[in-house]
Amino acid sequence: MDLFHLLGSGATFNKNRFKGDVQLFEAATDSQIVVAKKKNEVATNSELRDKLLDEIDFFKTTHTVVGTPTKQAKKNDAPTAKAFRKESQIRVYGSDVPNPFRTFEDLASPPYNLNPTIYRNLMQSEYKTPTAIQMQSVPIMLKGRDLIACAPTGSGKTLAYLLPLLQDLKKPEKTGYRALIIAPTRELAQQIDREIQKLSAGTKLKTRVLAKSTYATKAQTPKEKQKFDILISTPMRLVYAIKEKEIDLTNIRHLILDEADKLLDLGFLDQTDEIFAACSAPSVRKSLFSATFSSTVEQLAKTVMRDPLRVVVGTKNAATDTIDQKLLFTGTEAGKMVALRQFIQTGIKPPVLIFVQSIDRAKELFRELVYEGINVEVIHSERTKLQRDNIIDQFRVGKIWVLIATELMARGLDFKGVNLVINYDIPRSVASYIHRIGRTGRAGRQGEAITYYTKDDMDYMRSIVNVMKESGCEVPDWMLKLKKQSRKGMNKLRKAGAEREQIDTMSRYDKKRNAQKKEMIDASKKRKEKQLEEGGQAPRAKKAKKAKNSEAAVTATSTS
Ligand SMILES: Nc1ncnc2c1ncn2[C@@H]1O[C@H](COP(=O)(O)OP(=O)(O)OP(=O)(O)O)[C@@H](O)[C@H]1O
Repeated sequence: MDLFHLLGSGATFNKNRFKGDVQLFEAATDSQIVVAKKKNEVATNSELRDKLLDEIDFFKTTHTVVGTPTKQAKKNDAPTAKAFRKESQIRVYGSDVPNPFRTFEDLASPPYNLNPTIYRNLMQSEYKTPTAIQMQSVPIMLKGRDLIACAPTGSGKTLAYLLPLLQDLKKPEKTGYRALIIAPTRELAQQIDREIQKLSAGTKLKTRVLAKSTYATKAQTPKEKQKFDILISTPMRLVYAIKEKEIDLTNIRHLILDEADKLLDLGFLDQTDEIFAACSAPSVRKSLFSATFSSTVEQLAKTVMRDPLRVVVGTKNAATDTIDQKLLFTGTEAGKMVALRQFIQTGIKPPVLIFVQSIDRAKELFRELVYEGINVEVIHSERTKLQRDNIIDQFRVGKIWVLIATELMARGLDFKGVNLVINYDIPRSVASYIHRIGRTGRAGRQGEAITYYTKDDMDYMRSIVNVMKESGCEVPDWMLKLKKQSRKGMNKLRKAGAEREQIDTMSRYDKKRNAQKKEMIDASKKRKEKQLEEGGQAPRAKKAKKAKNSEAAVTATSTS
C-alpha cells in the first residue's frame, strides 16, 4: 500500500474509470486526510522513499515490482529481480536485499545517481555489460550493507567494489584515509590501484599503495598524510605501519578485503585482526570478496561483520566455466619434464603460466627451460621488487612467453591474454587450484588449464577431479571414485607441499655445456662494460651484432 501511495503521489483518480480501485485505495484509511498525509509522507520522507524505491526493480525501460511480474514486464520479456537473479545465477542470503541493476546506463539515474565523472569514465571504458557480481554487489554496497561476495575468478569483482566505493567517497575531503583495501600481494595491490586510477580520473580522489618502498611515509607531515582518501596495502606492510604509528585508520569507513578467504586464513589472520581493530570507527562498512570461501571462513567473517548479505554467483567454490580443464598423467617427476619439453617442441601459444609448489622448484624448472629457445622467466618472492614489477609488465605485453611462478601469482592477478595455465605441480588445496587456473579464461574469454600428476599425487586428485566435473569438464569415471584424502593428509599437503624429486634432467654434458655458455656470456658482458667505461670506440658492425646476441642471452640467464 505504501508503494502504491508513493507511486500515486501527485496523481488524481478518475472515479468513473477506476471505481472499485478508488474505494480500495481510499477506504483503506479512515479518511481523506489520513490518505493525503500518507501520500505526503512517502513522497517527502527520503528514508521511507528510498526503502520503497528499493523494492522497485529498475529496468532500462520498465519498472516492475519484485515478485509480481506485471503483464507489461512479461510482454517486454523483462524478468523480475527474482527471476533475473535466477537467470544470472545470483543467489543472495540475508534480509532486505536491494535489487540488482541491469545495465551500466541504469547507474546514471535514481536510486544510484552515479557521480557523473565516474559514470563518464565507466562509459568510456571497454566494459559494455555489467557482470552478475557487479549487478548485485553495487546496490548492496551503495545501501551501506556489509557484504560477503563469492564469484568466479575473472568475473570483475574489482569493479564490483570500486564503483560503490568511489561513489560513496565522492570527492576529496582531506581528512585522511576514508577507505582501505587489503590484498594479499603487492602486485595485486598495484593492479587494484591501476583500476582506481582509470575509474576515478577527474574526481581528484587520491590513492596510496603502501609498499615497502613507499617513500618517507613517516617523514610526511600530518597535513600531507591527510591528502589521501584511499589506502591499498598488503596486511604485513599495513600492520608494520600501524605499529610504527605511520598510519591512522580511525577515519576509515570502508574496509574491503580482496581475496578475503586468504586474508582470513591462518597465515594472515593475526594481521587482519589487527587491521580490523585499528579501523576503530563504529560505522565501518566491511566487504569481503573472493572466488572461494570455505564455510569456516564465512562463519569467522560473520563474527566481525554487521548483518552482512552474502552473494554467491554460480556454484560456490567452482572454477570458471570458460576454462577447459585437463589432466595429464606423467607417471613420475621425470615424466613431467618430458611432457613439458614435448609440449614446447610442438609449439606453444604464449603467454603460458606454469605453477610449481615452491621457490626451489621454480628455480630448478627455470634452469631446465632457459636454454629451450623460448622467452622464459621465473617469479617468486625471492626476486627483488623491481624484478617482479618488470617481469609482470613484460608478461602482460607478451615479451615473456612462459612464466614460471609460485603461489605468489595464483591470486587476483589479471592477465587477460593468458591462454594456458600448466600446474606442473598439483596445487596444495582446492582453493589454490581454482585461483591458479583462474589466471586464464578471464572476463568471458576461453582458456585452458592442464594439471600434471604422477602416481604419487593420486591421493590428492579427488578434489581437483570434483571441481573439474562440477564445471562440466570431462573426467574419467574411475577418478571420481578415487579415495578421498583425509583432512590430516590435505593439511599436510597444504602446509608443506608434496615431497618431490629435484627437477634435474640435464646430463652432465649439458650442464657443462650450459656452464660454458654462461661463462662466455658473462665474459662478453664484462668486455662490453669495460669498453663502455673506457668511453670505447664505436664497435664494428660484426662486433656490435655479437654483443647484441650476448646481451639477449644475458637477459635470459641473469635471472637464473
Ligand atoms: N563488466 C565487465 N565487462 C567486461 N570486462 C570486465 C567487466 N568488469 C571487469 N572486467 C574485466 O575483467 C577482468 C577480470 O576482472 P577482475 O580482475 O576484477 O576479476 P576478479 O573477479 O577479481 O578475479 P579474481 O578472482 O581472479 O581476482 C579484468 O580485466 C577487468 O578489466
